[in-house]
Amino acid sequence: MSNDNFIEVKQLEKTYENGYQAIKSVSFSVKKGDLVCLLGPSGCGKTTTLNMIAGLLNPTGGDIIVNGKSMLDVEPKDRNIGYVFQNYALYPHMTVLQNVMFPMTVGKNKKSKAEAQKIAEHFMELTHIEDLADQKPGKLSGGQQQRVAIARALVQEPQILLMDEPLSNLDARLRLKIREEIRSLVKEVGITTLFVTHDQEEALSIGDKIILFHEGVIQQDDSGQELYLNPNNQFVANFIGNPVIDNFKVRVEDNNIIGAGFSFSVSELTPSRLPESLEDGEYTLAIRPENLSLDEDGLLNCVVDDVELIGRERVVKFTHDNLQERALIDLEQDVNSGDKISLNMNLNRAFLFKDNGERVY
Ligand SMILES: Nc1ncnc2c1ncn2[C@@H]1O[C@H](COP(=O)(O)OP(=O)(O)OP(=O)(O)O)[C@@H](O)[C@H]1O
Repeated sequence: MSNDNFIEVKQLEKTYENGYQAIKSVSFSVKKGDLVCLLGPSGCGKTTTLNMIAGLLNPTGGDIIVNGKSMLDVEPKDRNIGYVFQNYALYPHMTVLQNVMFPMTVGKNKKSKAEAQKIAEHFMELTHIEDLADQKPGKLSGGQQQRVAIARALVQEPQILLMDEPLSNLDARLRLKIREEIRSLVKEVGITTLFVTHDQEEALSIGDKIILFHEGVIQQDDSGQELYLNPNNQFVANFIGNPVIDNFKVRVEDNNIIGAGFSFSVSELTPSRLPESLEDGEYTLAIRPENLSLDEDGLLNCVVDDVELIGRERVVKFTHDNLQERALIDLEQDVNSGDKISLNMNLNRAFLFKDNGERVY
């Protein structure tokens, strides 16, 4: 085992009793001390994967190896894993201090009361809840309750921390604050962490890397930047990015790329990114909104439907070929609803996908 594959998930599969295959041969590894996000839409298999790592679900195929040892025959309680759930799962009749101390008062890792309290107080300080020690969970805000759940998961000094949508019950502002706190906390403690989320922005902001799932299959396992700039397929390109990527239906014919109301030669694409031969046929030309720019003599002529201000930029929305598309335009450039505009495409930053989602450019 090297530190590069502290956790190794190998050809993991899960078919539920009703015959539904939720996980289809999933393999990935996690470096020691990394915070890795499992990202994907609802139902893609994130929680199923996490639960198999925790030992709450048995895989129907494959292996989970932690620190060089297969976990398949290891009882959940012996896996030395901390688990933080979306709904906190705190004991309502216990105080914050008692909740955090609880894992050290039962089982084979039972500690003396004085020692348990000392450890609990250390983690309560790290999670900024030391002043809430005597409160009951029902009196706390969502953010405070989640901090208690995190402190409680950390007191046993687990080798892995699993977090399943830990921020989804919090309001938008608190989510931003607590996700930063979680990242600095897990880095300070140095614990290897798997963090499940369906929110790409959350994953991009905190993950050392992101494993993007769709229908029980890993679509890409990479840094956030690679997912954004170099997506493996159309699903990844569409899932990552806000505003979402623009998709234009095109046809490749005789070395020309022809869309609704625009066309250009294949030679305008970056040769090193093209396959040896680009077959004629139907494709999607995908381009991120920041790679469209106003240009008097641009490729695309359209009428602005709506303009939305986001910070220093404007999202200019327009309809093209019956699809809503977007361009991200500098605030200084005056564009308003109803304006006729012409846009150029930075084709070096565009992608071409086949109908099956496979990327060819
Ligand atoms: N016990 C079960 N029996 C049958 N199918 C199940 C069972 N549990 C989950 N599934 C299905 O397996 C798929 C993956 O579920 P899972 O909870 O892992 O998804 P997820 O990515 O975590 O989604 P969410 O974010 O909605 O929790 C879903 O289609 C779900 O309906």
